[in-house]
Amino acid sequence: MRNLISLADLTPAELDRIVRRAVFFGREGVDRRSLAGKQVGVYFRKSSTRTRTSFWSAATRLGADVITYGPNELQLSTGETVEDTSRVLGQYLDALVVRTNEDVEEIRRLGSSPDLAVVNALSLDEHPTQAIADLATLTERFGSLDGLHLLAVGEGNSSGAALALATALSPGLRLTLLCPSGYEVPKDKLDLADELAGGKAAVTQVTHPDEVEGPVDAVYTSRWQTMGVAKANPDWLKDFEGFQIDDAFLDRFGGPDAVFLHDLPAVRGQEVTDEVLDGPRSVAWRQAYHKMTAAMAVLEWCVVSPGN
Ligand SMILES: NC(=O)NCCC[C@H](N)C(=O)O
Repeated sequence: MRNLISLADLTPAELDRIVRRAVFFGREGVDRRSLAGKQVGVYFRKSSTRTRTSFWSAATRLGADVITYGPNELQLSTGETVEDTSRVLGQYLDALVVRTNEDVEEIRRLGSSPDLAVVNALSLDEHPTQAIADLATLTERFGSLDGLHLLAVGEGNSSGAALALATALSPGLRLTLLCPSGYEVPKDKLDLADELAGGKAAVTQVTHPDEVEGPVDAVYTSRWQTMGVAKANPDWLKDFEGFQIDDAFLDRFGGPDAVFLHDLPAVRGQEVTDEVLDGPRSVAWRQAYHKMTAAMAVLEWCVVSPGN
C-alpha cells in the first residue's frame, strides 16, 4: 500500500510511470480487473462532479467494490480523531480517496495507517490527480512532454500548484504561471518545486500577460473562484481583466498547434469563451476523460502496482 498525497512524494520515474499508465488506459480501454476483490472508499467533503465519479468509475472498472461517504457521514464529523479513523478504515478498506478543505499535511494524518492507501483528490493546496490527468492529456496529444511549454492562467490555486510540482518532476516540460497580482501560486509551492528539481525547476510565475515569454504549446485555465477560497476584495473580478482565454489570447501566445486545457467546471464567458472551450483547439473534454484513466493509474499504483 502506498499513499498519493502530494506529487512531491513521487520521483520523476514514478510520476512518469503513472502518467504513461493513464495514457495506456486511454488508448487500450478502461475495463480491467487489477483491483478485483479490493475495497475502495470515496470520502468527499466538498462538491465534485468529475473527481468523485471518475474515481468511483475507475475503481469499479478495475473490479473493486466502492463505498462512498459524504461530508458528515464519518464519525470524524462528531469528533473522532483522524488517526483513529485511519486505523479503523484500514481494517476494512484498501484505499480511501479523499477531497477536503484542509491542506496536504491534514491528509497525511488520514494516511497514517500502513494498511490504507490514501489518495488526495483535492486538498486546499494541491490537486495531484488533476495534474496527472493533465500530463496524460498532453502526453497523448503531443507524444511526449519533452520540449513542451505550458501556460497556466488565472488564480494560482491547487491545480496550479500541482502543475508546478508536476513540471519539476518532468524533465523537458516548462511551465509559465500567469496569475493576477495577489492571486499567485504560493511561494512555498514554487520553492518545493525548485527543491524537487534540484534548484532548477522550469517554472516561471508572472503577473502580467506582457511578461509571458511565448510561444507556448498549451494554454490552461481554471475557474477564477476557487472552491472554498473566499476573496477579500469584493471587486476581485477587476483584478482578472485581461486574463480571459479567447481566440485572440490563444493566437497571441500559442503556436499553430497549441491546445487549450481547463480543469473544469468552467464559468463560460468568464475565464474562457465558448468559442475556445468548444473550439477545435480545446482538449478540455478529453482532459476530463483522463480524470478517469488517471484515477485508474493512481489506484493501481497505490494498491497493487503492476509492472506496466
Ligand atoms: N477538476 C476538478 O477537480 N475540479 C474541481 C475544482 C478545481 C479547482 N482547482 C478549484 O479548487 O476550484
